[in-house]
Amino acid sequence: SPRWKKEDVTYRILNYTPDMLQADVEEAIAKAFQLWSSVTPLRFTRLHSGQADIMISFAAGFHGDFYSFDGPGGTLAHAYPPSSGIGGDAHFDEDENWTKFTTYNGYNLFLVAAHELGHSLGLGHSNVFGALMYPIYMARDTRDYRLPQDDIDGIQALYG
Ligand SMILES: CC(C)C[C@H](C(=O)NO)C(=O)N[C@@H](CC(=O)O)C(=O)NCc1ccccc1
Ligand SMILES: [Ca+2]
Ligand SMILES: [Zn+2]
Repeated sequence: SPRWKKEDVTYRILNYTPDMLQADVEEAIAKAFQLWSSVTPLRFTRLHSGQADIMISFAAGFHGDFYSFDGPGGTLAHAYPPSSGIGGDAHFDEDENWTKFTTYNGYNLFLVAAHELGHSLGLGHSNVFGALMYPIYMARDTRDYRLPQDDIDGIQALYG
């Protein structure tokens, strides 16, 4: 399966959801990257301009690729496996309510971003209930969230 052929991977936050403070968006994304860098040789650097490997954006409905978003609920986000161009990019559905909290009337951006970045690094979905890469979002306390073993095994099979 596709993987980045380098240890230094760049990312750029192209725009922000109005649902959260920009600093909270940046913190959620940085913490999501830290989950993966803590168990691999990968290093993530944020760029503020130009082309990054992983371009992160928020959009609703049609947003220029073949996978339009679907309004509130349903698909929350999607991300492309490693490659040039759109490869690695992660798109978040702006029709969702994004939050830094663990609430039941919104989606925790850190948790969804951590899942999407798994795809950006080359992981598919897991059939292990409770795994981060399990296909369905489950609200959980993210204050001291630890990467489940199935996801550690998956990413270390690619980059260990
Ligand atoms: C077929 C893809 C495009 C579905 C899409 C997804 O898996 N994105 O990575 C997605 O938004 N899945 C929903 C579930 C669904 O559409 O039925 C989801 O909750 N994904 C985000 C997620 C999943 C597990 C843990 C954390 C976040
Ligand atoms: Ca949606
Ligand atoms: Zn997914």
